[in-house]
Amino acid sequence: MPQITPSQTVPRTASATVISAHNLTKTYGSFNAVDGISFEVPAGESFGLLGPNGAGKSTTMKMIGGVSSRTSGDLAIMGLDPDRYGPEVRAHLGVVPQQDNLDEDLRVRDNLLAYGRYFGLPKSYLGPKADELLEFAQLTDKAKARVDSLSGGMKRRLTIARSLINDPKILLLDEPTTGLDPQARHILWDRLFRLKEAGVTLILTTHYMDEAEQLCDRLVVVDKGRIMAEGSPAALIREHSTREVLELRFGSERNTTVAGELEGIGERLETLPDRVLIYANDGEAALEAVSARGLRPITSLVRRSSLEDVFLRLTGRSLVD
Ligand SMILES: Nc1ncnc2c1ncn2[C@@H]1O[C@H](COP(=O)(O)OP(=O)(O)OP(=O)(O)O)[C@@H](O)[C@H]1O
Repeated sequence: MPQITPSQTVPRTASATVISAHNLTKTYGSFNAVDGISFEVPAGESFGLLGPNGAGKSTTMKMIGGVSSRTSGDLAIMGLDPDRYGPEVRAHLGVVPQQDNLDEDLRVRDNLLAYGRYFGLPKSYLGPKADELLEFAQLTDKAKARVDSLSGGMKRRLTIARSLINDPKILLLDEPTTGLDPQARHILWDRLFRLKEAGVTLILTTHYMDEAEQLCDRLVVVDKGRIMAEGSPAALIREHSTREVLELRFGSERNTTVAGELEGIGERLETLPDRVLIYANDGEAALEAVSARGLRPITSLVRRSSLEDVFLRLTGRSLVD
């Protein structure tokens, strides 16, 4: 990781493609976990793979990281095929796996040193680098702590610090905040913003729509190994949803039977087991129309459209089942 201070941030330029995937496929037996996906990521971009469990996100990350070979298609990381040039590709990458795999027997700082030695980095570099990374991860006061005494958020930050030991140009983050509480997530997002500012290309998977909206310049929505849509969060929402959504809860039985009585209100209606969604550019006006028909939901909420709505529109399913 470069020193993260404002004076040293690297300006982002429209520059070279650092990851290029074309028809990328991974098959287990007769099952296509990744089914012919194509995308390109320019240097400095924060690029996301958004999809539910089992969509093929981790499998894609493992192929990019050179730890799982592809079945077919083309893949280049910094112009190199990870299946042929694994060590060279990995030298450019920092990897934050879905599950923290820190060495619980070592203290916090020693985890960084041990990982750096694995990369063959010299002692003279590693000491100062470990201190810089601890500061970056807000773990300086935990340098001598045992890993098993850290909170989930701290462990995640240590894993990120560790992934930066070799100053990677590209950081792969597989579900970086799954299982963290909201405060820990926000601290982590802040660290990722700083890396982005410093010019690191971020590739992340998530099934959290808010994480995708916050962190990604651009993303692909994936489902069952395929790309359903691609674009910036704002563009995807504009293209696939209305400005606002009216969420109504009528009670479990009624939710599924009320649709006919709501017909014509808003642009589109989705019926879910626990609620009815009315897609409308003016949610309040839609709510007034509901009341005018004498319908009395138990709760009503007007909110802006999100990537969750995009996913629902594209797949007919909810992101978080
Ligand atoms: N080694 C494997 N052998 C067989 N099937 C696998 C293997 N690894 C993954 N799969 C299957 O491939 C599909 C995609 O898995 P993957 O882990 O890439 O999904 P994901 O989008 O990352 O979801 P999650 O968030 O649950 O990790 C799943 O159906 C999974 O069961």
